[in-house]
Amino acid sequence: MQTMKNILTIAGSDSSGGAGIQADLKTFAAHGVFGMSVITAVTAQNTQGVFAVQDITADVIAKQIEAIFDDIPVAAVKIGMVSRMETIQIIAAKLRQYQAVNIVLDPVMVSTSGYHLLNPAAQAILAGELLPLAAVVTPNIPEAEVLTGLTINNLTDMEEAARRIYAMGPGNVLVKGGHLAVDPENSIDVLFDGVNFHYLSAQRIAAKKTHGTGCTLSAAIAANLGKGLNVPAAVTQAKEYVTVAIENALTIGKGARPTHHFYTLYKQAGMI
Ligand SMILES: Nc1ncnc2c1ncn2[C@@H]1O[C@H](COP(=O)(O)OP(=O)(O)O)[C@@H](O)[C@H]1O
Ligand SMILES: Cc1ncc(COP(=O)(O)O)c(N)n1
Repeated sequence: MQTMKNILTIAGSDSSGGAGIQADLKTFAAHGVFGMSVITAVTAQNTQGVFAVQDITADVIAKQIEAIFDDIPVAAVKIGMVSRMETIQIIAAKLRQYQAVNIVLDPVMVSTSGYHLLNPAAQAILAGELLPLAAVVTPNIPEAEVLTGLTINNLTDMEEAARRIYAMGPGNVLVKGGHLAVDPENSIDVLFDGVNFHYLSAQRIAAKKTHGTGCTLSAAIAANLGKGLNVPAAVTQAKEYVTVAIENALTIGKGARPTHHFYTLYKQAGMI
């Protein structure tokens, strides 16, 4: 009997385990869903930076997607690092072919460490091909600025950006406020469903740089949608999850700290 939902991440590999595919699969595991992956690129990365990227060919990306959808029901899909034009085009074509549902798009552009994970020339293709497929798109402030051409300094700007991105075709837009200290006390994300705005606020954690926060949040939204939650509930619970993961971020290297995906579970099990 099927007891778990199967959730797919289409993203890049982070060798240091803090972001990308590795963050997504840990997030899925923490949500009690069965995680699957289509790898778009392999990065040589650690807590201090990204040192090399090997893109996976469009043909092998297509084959990974086919291998999954031809065999396994997919309850939700998270899309992260898509690197270049050929990658975006094949993902969009295959997700349309299989009529994939509950797609969460994290429009990853530049890593926390400053490396371009999306070829800037492919930004418009990402917007044109993937945004219309997404049930939820989760830009951070710099990504929302690239997508809209706006400069975002406050909540009103975030709302305007959400409206403009919504007009590009996704079902819902979540503009994340991690990069914007509008309120130094809180990290506020703005969710727009085309009619109403919802504001998701969490106490801002003043800590050393964290990474993998956006990956963790979008993977948690996908897991929650796959489990049958509606968008506001999926996003609200994912925000609570990422806040705990950031609060308990781990010091594993000399640079940015990865989020702790299992803090609550380990605590409950008496492991920490
Ligand atoms: N210092 C912080 N304290 C609390 N929440 C944060 C902090 N930084 C980011 N977040 C939250 O983490 C999530 C990811 O946001 P953000 O860091 O902006 O995205 P990205 O990782 O894509 O740059 C959002 O829900 C955001 O509000
Ligand atoms: C493979 C991969 N995907 C996504 C990110 C973005 O994560 P962050 O912005 O936290 O560095 C990353 N660094 N690496």
